[in-house]
Amino acid sequence: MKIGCPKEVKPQEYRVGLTPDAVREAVSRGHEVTVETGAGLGAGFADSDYQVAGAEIAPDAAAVFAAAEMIVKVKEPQPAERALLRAGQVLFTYLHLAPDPAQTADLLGAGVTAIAYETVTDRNGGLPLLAPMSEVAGRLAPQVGAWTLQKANGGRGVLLGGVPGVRPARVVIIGGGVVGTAAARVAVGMGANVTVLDRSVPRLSYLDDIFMGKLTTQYSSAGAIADLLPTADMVIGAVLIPGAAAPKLVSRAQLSSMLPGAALVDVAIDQGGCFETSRATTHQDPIYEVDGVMHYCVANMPGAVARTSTQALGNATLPFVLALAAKGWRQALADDPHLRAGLATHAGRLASPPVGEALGLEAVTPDELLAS
Ligand SMILES: NC(=O)C1=CN([C@@H]2O[C@H](COP(=O)(O)OP(=O)(O)OC[C@H]3O[C@@H](n4cnc5c(N)ncnc54)[C@H](O)[C@@H]3O)[C@@H](O)[C@H]2O)C=CC1
Ligand SMILES: CC(=O)C(=O)O
Ligand SMILES: [Mg+2]
Repeated sequence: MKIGCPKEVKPQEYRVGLTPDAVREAVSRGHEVTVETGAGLGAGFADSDYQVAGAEIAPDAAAVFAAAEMIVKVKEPQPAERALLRAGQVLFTYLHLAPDPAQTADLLGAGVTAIAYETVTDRNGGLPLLAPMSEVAGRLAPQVGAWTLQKANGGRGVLLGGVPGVRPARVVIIGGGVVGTAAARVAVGMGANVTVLDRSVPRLSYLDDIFMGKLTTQYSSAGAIADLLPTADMVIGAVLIPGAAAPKLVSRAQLSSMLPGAALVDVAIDQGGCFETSRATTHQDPIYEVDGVMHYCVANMPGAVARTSTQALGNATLPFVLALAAKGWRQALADDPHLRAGLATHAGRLASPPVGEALGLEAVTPDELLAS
């Protein structure tokens, strides 16, 4: 198969969809790979690394999209990239369609077969292509929240770990999945006083076991969140209902109950955000203030540590890239229900009921689409 990997164009997005190692694996199986010039530079991979691995280097995105039967990327395609997609082509990348009607319309209009990393599943009920980036974003969340809490950035001037004689910051993490657990690990490590909320009691039990008293777990309810907000220095939003728009768990009215200069870090912003006042920001201009509360809402946090993130994402995507390339999308999805769960659009049809519900569009399940 002809595989294409363009340079990411989202602001300050330095990750790349294929590593030179992944290219080598694909080429050794007889596939042709075209990489846009400079695509890997932000992650520390030169064009020559890709050439040694067997890739062709193309001068621009248009050449990559024109040559490829399958495009492998990181971020959801931006408008200029969407204009280059076509029917019959496979797009394998993060999509986050539920909060993004414009992108959904463009993918349906292009007729492209789009497979979303974030809804591919595994046999343990996990999301194996989201998890590596959630591990990264979760670890980054207390770090960026600590920075947001600094006075010069508009924060309340509280050090996460405190010092002897002065209590540490109170960090509330809503959602104890991959992001929430990684965030808890770092926040606990930095010496903060951490509370994690989740709606899954088994998950809270797991966290209670692994952290052995170093954090508090609490069942997530509107009342529990309302009780914790007035004393929180930092609140990290880390909830997910796979494929769906994030539920709004903190309203604008509740901000007035919070400490002035407290930090809200909304990691769930890529699914629309779990605070009513969240709007996506970029690494260039990551924070803003609403009613005295600082918000950090960068939708591509792992792009900040592009080399680590590219390698972690590449490890997870490679088996799926190779299966899609070897078998074609239809057979690869027929053979693997977990990859099938990633199908989002094909030939102008939406294959994700949660996205259909969020955007008021007709949708079928991936199984139904494949059967038709
Ligand atoms: N901003 C960024 O750069 C990145 C954002 N993310 C996003 O972070 C979010 C979390 O991802 P993961 O941790 O991998 O998901 P996950 O599925 O591992 O965990 C989500 C957790 O949220 C819990 N949850 C659902 N509704 C809840 C509620 N009302 N209250 C409390 N907990 C609730 C679930 O029980 C689950 O334990 C996703 O939206 C994901 O796309 C992930 C990576 C990077
Ligand atoms: C998960 C995601 O959207 C990201 O890593 O940017
Ligand atoms: Mg994102």
